[in-house]
Amino acid sequence: MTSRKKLQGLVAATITPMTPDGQINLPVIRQYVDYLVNKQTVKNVFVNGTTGEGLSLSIQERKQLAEEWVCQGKDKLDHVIIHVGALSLPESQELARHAAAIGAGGIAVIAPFFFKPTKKDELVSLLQKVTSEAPDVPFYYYHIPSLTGVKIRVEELLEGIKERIPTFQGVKFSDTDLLDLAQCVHKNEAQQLEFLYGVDEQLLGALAVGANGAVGSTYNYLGRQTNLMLEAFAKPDLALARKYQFLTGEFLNFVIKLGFGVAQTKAVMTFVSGIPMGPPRLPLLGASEEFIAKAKAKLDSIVWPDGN
Ligand SMILES: CC(=O)N[C@@H]([C@@H](O)[C@H](O)[C@H](O)CO)[C@@H](O)CC(=O)C(=O)O
Repeated sequence: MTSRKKLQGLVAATITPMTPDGQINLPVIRQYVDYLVNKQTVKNVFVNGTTGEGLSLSIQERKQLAEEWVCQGKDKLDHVIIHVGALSLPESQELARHAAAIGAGGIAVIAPFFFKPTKKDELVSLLQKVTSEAPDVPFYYYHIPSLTGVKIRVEELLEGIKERIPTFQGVKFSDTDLLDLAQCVHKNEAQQLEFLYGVDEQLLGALAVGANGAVGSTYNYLGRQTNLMLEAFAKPDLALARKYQFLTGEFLNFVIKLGFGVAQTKAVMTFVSGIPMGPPRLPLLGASEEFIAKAKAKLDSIVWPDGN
């Protein structure tokens, strides 16, 4: 593996832009990259994950999106991580080979969630088969038990994983179990692993136990404010950091009560950025006009500590 800039800070879990008739909308990605970098100060992306509806896309669509993000991100983004997890091992391997061939900065793999691994060994064996198809590409395990139902603790998974998967680089940790995250950090201090937290509304707690950064949907449209939170935390100015977390939490708390998921994220990103994200793919249904009006009013009402 060639030497690389450490992945830290914010990573936008990219939305997959779609046309009104539900096709992936590749031409929008160039503008999307510029928006993330210039308006949200976010220079890393995680493509084809949950927010990107990766598991609802065809293999061909996933490859096209991966290529477009790598191409448009060249010289603008620091890291383009491609999620290559799938229910079928050969498909996942094909996506891993493809990510390596196009020069992705990293790959991530979710646990299969139909036939679920119940033991660490089953999961590591699968991850090993996928990652060996991209032997020079840093690999992140994508832990999101609320969606996969795979509850193998990451602390346990990490024991000995580097011996079996030399490309293992870290974890995209999308779970509220901060004890598990803290033990991962604590037990792996000697290794240069990266722990990227994925529950945006409680990122500050994860930073306190040692997360290096975060992957999330809200960094598409609240990246600037969350980066100010990271700066305040690093200073440290915890009172200011808390203020940012409270305010992003106020917005998320509000929309979660209305019903918030990928479809609503697409709508919020559309009205904040002005870039058309289009509808979600079935079985998801688009956000209602009522949701959009309420979410917009809420976001507009928030006064951020920097006055913007
Ligand atoms: C369940 C879910 O979608 N979680 C999001 C969060 O960013 C989430 O949208 C946010 O914390 C608001 O609840 C991310 O962890 C998902 C993610 O990073 C991805 O798109 O792969």
